[in-house]
Amino acid sequence: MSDSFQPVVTSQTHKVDVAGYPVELPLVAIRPDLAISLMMVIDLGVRFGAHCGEKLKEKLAPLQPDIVVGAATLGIPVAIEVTRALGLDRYVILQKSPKVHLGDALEQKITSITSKGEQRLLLDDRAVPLLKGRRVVVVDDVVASGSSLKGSVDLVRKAGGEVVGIGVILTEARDWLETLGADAGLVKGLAHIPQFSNENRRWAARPETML
Ligand SMILES: Nc1ncnc2[nH]cnc12
Repeated sequence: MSDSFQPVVTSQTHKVDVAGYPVELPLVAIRPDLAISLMMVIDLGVRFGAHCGEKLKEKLAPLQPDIVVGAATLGIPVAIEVTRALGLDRYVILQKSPKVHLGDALEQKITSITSKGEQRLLLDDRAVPLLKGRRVVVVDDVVASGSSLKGSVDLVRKAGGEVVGIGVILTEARDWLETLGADAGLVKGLAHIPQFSNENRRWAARPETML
């Protein structure tokens, strides 16, 4: 994101059917020529969270995962809901900043279209035994650039886990297909959102960002 441009919440919205649950997302301009339909999963209520957990479970359970991994911040509610729906207990959260309780951590650099600058993901080395030799599904709220999910997948593999699937509520545009490469085939999403460009003062879906 450029430092000089402040994101602007527009008056337009984008409707999307998330596996049978309709939501209307605000369009937010993140650059003068680019808007995204922003899904803040933590603002959509517990019914939506539970619905997504259940629908992702239907897609991920056949992969017979042992454990779920999610990246801070908005991957956390998704990891909890998917873990609960799968009937599992433990899950592993990858943090973005060092926490007092973290031991030594494995680290991976990432970038994000909704946050400034470079970030990193940290895996507490005490969580490694939960992943080593295990069948792991990695989850997140939205995959857009793919950077955060790629970082998560790489960290799980560093820890010796086998990534058997990737679950997201929304896929957005197409950049993630290139970032994830062969791992893009592991992605199970509940719905797709395009990105928008400004045409005659209206934001319109860019055809190249449809799936
Ligand atoms: N549309 C979106 N909503 C929420 N988080 C996002 N991260 C990237 N794209 C996003």
